[in-house]
Amino acid sequence: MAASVQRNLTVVETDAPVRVSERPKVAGQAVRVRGLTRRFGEREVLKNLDVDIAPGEFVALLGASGCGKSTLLRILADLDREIIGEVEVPVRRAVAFQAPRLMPWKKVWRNVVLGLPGRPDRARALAALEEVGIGQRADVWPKVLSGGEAQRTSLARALVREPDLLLLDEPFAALDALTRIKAQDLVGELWQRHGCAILLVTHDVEEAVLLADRVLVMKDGIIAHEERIDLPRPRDVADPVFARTRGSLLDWLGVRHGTHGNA
Ligand SMILES: Nc1ncnc2c1ncn2[C@@H]1O[C@H](COP(=O)(O)OP(=O)(O)OP(=O)(O)O)[C@@H](O)[C@H]1O
Repeated sequence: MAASVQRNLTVVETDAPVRVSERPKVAGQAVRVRGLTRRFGEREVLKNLDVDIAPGEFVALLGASGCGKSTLLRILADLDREIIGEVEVPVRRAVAFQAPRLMPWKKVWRNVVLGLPGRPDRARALAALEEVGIGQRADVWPKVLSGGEAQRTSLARALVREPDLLLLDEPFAALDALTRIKAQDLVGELWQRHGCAILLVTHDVEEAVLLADRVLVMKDGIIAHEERIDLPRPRDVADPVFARTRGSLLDWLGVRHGTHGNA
């Protein structure tokens, strides 16, 4: 194994799992992944993956259950370092998961600023909660929040960190249809306002086409297909180009009747 640091890029050449300790922000790129492999025992879940995300780019990651989407997201979030390969992500990054993961013994506003250095900053928490439309819920306990409010709190907690990269792991999956549409709209607005790069893991092809600049389709641990979405925003699901794009992605996923994917 040989490991060396060249300028601000961590370079690791190895055939054994290693810990990548330093991941400095590299100007001009929000995410740069090269040759990323992740094994669980004998099983290779990510296979020599290359992924780039530009600053401010919105990328959606689709793929069948178990194909490795969350594994990739966890690595980008620095929650898993047992990897082979190179991973560069911004220092300022934040994650929101399907389950909001709020601390039940802390009021909503305290959950938002939990883990930030210094004294809990109520004004900062309130500003973030206002931004996601639930400023009036700052002083309640998490258990009284609706599912949509809890998810908005989780988004506020991510945004208050002013991330250059926001990692979203199926954040809307547990919401009812109407709440989900509102949450999707909110994420689209927040992304335009904040200008951070986003990687959204989702099972919902329509959601991916509605929100993303680019959609990646993962299959068996590789990126099997990539589709750029050049439609103007806000996007219209009735637009024929929208429908065609959705159809093409469904083909790649192999979930349309009579198709088995092209990968
Ligand atoms: N800590 C772990 N130990 C062993 N196997 C794991 C671990 N984490 C994930 N896996 C396995 O890796 C594979 C990919 O998991 P991952 O959660 O990344 O899939 P996914 O594409 O996000 O699936 P889903 O869409 O269902 O959330 C799965 O087969 C999973 O069982």
